[in-house]
Amino acid sequence: MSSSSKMSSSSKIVSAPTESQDSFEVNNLAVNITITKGCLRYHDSIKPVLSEFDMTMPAKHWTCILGRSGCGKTSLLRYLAGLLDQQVIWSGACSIDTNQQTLPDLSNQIAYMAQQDLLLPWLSVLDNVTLSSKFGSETATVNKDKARILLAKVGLADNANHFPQQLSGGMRQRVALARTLMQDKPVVLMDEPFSALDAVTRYRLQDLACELLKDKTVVFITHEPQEAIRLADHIYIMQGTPASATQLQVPSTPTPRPYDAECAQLQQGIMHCLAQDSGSKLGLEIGSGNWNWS
Ligand SMILES: Nc1ncnc2c1ncn2[C@@H]1O[C@H](COP(=O)(O)OP(=O)(O)OP(=O)(O)O)[C@@H](O)[C@H]1O
Repeated sequence: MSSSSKMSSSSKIVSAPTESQDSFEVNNLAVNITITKGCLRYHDSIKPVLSEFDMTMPAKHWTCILGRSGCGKTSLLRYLAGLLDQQVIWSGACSIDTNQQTLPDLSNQIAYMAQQDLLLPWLSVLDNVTLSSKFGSETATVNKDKARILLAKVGLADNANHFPQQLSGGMRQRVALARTLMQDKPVVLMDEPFSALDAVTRYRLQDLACELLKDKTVVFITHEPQEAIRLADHIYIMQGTPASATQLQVPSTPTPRPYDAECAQLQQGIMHCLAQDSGSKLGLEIGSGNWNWS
């Protein structure tokens, strides 16, 4: 399949939304994405980044991807977002369906939150958040009202008129999260969305994203096993060179998931897979027993 035929976003955080002015219209298209025997190679590389790559990303679920640095996680997300069309050769199947029909092109259905915040420096925080909805059906006033609510939720109510360069890295990441939530797309791709946040803010924004994106197909990358365990309905570890994907069994408890003994066991499993992969990359030998933190 060609890439164009695949799917070709010292402050106080406010609490969860209430029914009235805080409620959002939700784009409810349920999109399933399935990759089968995917192979992705950059034009200027001899070796593929991904090979024999199988992954299922079901609608209304969070699929989390972990893997050592450089294994190809961002490449996968950028491919799904349709951002690599000119740079890679793809083979294999990447099907997108909505339970009723197969969609030829989902480029319009995706919100992508990249590793870099990609905020436009000449626009205010508020204008950055509303930018992607400028051409939507709603009026500018409605969009600005929505954006202000989201900025309050990510703890930036007082920063709406600031410019990106006036914010810390974590604040910028929160603006990027608000912009992603603002887009209300059925598919949300997030590349380490909480990486720059302090522990408490991270925890609260995980909860917020979990709540506001519960009806979406969410694919997110993290280097934090506990974050994956807390938020994911499905976890994949990318391993090897070129990378393939291994799925791990996730507890059936609802997300955000409290940490329990089952989660601890899953964390051991994730660490073992990651250590095995990094170990083989570094020429180390990793035993098959439990992974120890020491
Ligand atoms: N535009 C490009 N052209 C050629 N090779 C690239 C390009 N972008 C990335 N790569 C290579 O593809 C491989 C995977 O990179 P990618 O950014 O997808 O890894 P990653 O798993 O997201 O890493 P990290 O966890 O460090 O963000 C790396 O070897 C990288 O050098």
